[in-house]
Amino acid sequence: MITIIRNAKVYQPEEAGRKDILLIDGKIGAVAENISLEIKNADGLLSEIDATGMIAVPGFIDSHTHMTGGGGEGGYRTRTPEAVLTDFTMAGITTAVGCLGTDGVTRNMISLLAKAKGLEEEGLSTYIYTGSYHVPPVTVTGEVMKDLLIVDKIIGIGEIAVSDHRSSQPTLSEFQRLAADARVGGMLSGKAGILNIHLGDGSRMLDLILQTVEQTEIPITQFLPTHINRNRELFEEGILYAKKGGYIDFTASNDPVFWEEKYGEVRTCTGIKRLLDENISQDQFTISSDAQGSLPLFNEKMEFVGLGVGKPECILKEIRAAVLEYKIPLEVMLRAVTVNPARILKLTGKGRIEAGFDADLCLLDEAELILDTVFCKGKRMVYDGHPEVYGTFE
Ligand SMILES: CC(C)C[C@H](NC(=O)C[C@H](N)C(=O)O)C(=O)O
Ligand SMILES: [Zn+2]
Ligand SMILES: [Zn+2]
Repeated sequence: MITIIRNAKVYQPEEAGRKDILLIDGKIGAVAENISLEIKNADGLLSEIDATGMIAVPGFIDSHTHMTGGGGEGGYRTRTPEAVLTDFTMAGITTAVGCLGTDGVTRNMISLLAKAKGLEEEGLSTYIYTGSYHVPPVTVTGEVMKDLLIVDKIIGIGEIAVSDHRSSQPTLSEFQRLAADARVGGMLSGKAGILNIHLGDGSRMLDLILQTVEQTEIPITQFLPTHINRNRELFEEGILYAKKGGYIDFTASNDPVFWEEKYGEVRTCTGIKRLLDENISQDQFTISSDAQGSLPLFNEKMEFVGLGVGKPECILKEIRAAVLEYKIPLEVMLRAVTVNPARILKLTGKGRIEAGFDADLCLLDEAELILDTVFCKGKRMVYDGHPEVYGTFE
């Protein structure tokens, strides 16, 4: 199938004006004005979309999702459900990275890998981290480096929990060994070998990463700490950390006002505005959804009092609020879910609307940023705001 998208205002993520976009063989063939194509006796092969009044943006890369389900902090009934295909595509997400969390026992690497492969069969691009909260990490092969070398979808380790009453309380040397294995495993396999680090509410915050960077030769860019905005003290540390050249990942929220007011979270928009005020580079932060992860609440005595579930659409909601309410440039928000995760996680061919890249893109109405169309590797998954492709059991 060959598709020409006509007259869209293109954000590559940088703004490129009104262009046509040619999609061919799952790739972006060209981004240019007035593309014309002469195809002989191949009727039904070419489709055209009039994107007047719409913007085209690269498909979102969600660098932290519990696609096979997570949770469990309140006992068996709180194990959260797995994601289905349209959870992602209807949120503009065309690439999802899966991880395990608190529960690395009833959830395991084989089921996570199978889930990622299932979503890939249905049209999404997927990758996974090996491990869970726990150190030593659960793996597929028994070893982190071997996982990176022989399981194509494994791009790093995560989400490793630190500064959290639910973490395995890793020692500095355990943490340093993990970072070393991820880094070298990544080198040998040509992958990022990133460590996606879960930051809890504990007072030790980013200490294990900072001590590792100070005491070893491992660069700060080996780490992608997430939930940086979960409370104000941590976010302030996150700013100092970013000033040292580190990457930080915001967890978008489905009810940002509630979490900001009731639990002192720093709303993603608020945080990004602050980073811009602090002149922190737009290349250093990402936004992820924690989709299907549990959002548990604990009281002062650390007793479980309830939980929500992360939802992928929180990313697009935050982008919309950023542009329409916080007056943050669309390109800044797009970088956080396209070229930044693509570069940090070494996802080649992802994250840009540019010839040669995978044909992962979204069309949104220009005024309200409402999602209209989503392509995954050239396959139209959402059209006119409705799924055209459903997950197998949807
Ligand atoms: C950032 C906060 C709000 C949510 C965060 N979620 C996870 O880490 C995933 C969850 N534990 C799971 O295993 O499914 C948390 O629990 O602290
Ligand atoms: Zn987490
Ligand atoms: Zn998580």
